[in-house]
Amino acid sequence: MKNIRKAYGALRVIDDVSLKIERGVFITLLGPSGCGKSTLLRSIVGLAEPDSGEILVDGKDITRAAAHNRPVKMVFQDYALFPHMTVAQNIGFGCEMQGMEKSAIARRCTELLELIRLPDIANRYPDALSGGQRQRVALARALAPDPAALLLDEPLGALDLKLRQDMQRELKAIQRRTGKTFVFVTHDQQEAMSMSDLVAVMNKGRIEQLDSPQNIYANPATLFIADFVGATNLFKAKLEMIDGGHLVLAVGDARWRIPAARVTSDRKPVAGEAVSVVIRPEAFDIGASRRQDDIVLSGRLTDQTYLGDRVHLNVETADGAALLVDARPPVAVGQGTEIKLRCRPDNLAIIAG
Ligand SMILES: Nc1ncnc2c1ncn2[C@@H]1O[C@H](COP(=O)(O)OP(=O)(O)OP(=O)(O)O)[C@@H](O)[C@H]1O
Repeated sequence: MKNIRKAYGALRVIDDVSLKIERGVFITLLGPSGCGKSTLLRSIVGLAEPDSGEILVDGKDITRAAAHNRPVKMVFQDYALFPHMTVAQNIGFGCEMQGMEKSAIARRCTELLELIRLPDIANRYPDALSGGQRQRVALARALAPDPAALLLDEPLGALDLKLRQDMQRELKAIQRRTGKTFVFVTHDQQEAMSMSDLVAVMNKGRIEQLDSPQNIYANPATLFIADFVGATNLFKAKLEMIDGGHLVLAVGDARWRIPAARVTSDRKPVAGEAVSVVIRPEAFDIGASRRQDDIVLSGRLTDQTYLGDRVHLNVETADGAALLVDARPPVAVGQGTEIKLRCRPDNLAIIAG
């Protein structure tokens, strides 16, 4: 996609988005409701028309092509299976439209039913299938005509949590087995992180970061991403000086010395500028510092939630900031007690501004 723009009236829904997706990649467009991710997906499949920009598949410009002439297929949340057709007829529909021979369609249908691990349901009608089965049939139907890419708009949104998690694994496995390009849309960051090779985080019609799930989490490029993806402790600081490979930050009365490489925003801050420091809840260790360059905080434990393998702690610092700490049990401190927290300086991220 090159320089895609789309507005509805005064509302800029897609604001100059360019994105290159390599063949065989599982990429997710992630962002809050209304950020434009569905509109971007619908532009690829031909259900929304960009005001300007180009969409190319394998070098061929499809920006203005009719939806049915595009080499991509879409899977929707509500399955959109034809209720009066059997599973086999649903799966074969796209191939029939392409003029494929009957015997070849039957072979393709058997192959796809194997792929979705439902070999025995060819003659059932959609209303005799469970939600998860319908979604798998919808997937098989979209894959049947061998599209260049499969576009999936919140396809698991209607499923309950357990089934949703099963289907996440199933979808990822099907993507691996077929080697197809999957472009997935979700507002659920865990879903995006667990399934994708690449995540494009969208905000207000723009892609703010395109990266691996690991980098999106550990090296957020913007404050919006730090906040939207995962839980975050955010500190406002001032960049006092740059000392060789380190930044010296003034955080209240404390001075934190951080490797310059931990600046994760595209723009690098200059001395005197305000910066934000992101510390993830699991980056803290409990107890007094063992190393001189540790970042040390102290506060009062106000609440703790035991989760089996983890304990979530709420800690209030002397200046009233509420910190989230994700620790391994056992945590041998009682409610209301003063505790010390420490964090390695390379375990945080600095964002300019
Ligand atoms: N046909 C339309 N006419 C007018 N406004 C539209 C139309 N389609 C989408 N919008 C608006 O464009 C913005 C982006 O919509 P879009 O569906 O792309 O967002 P989204 O990120 O997919 O959100 P969600 O997760 O809620 O589906 C929203 O403010 C939406 O109301």
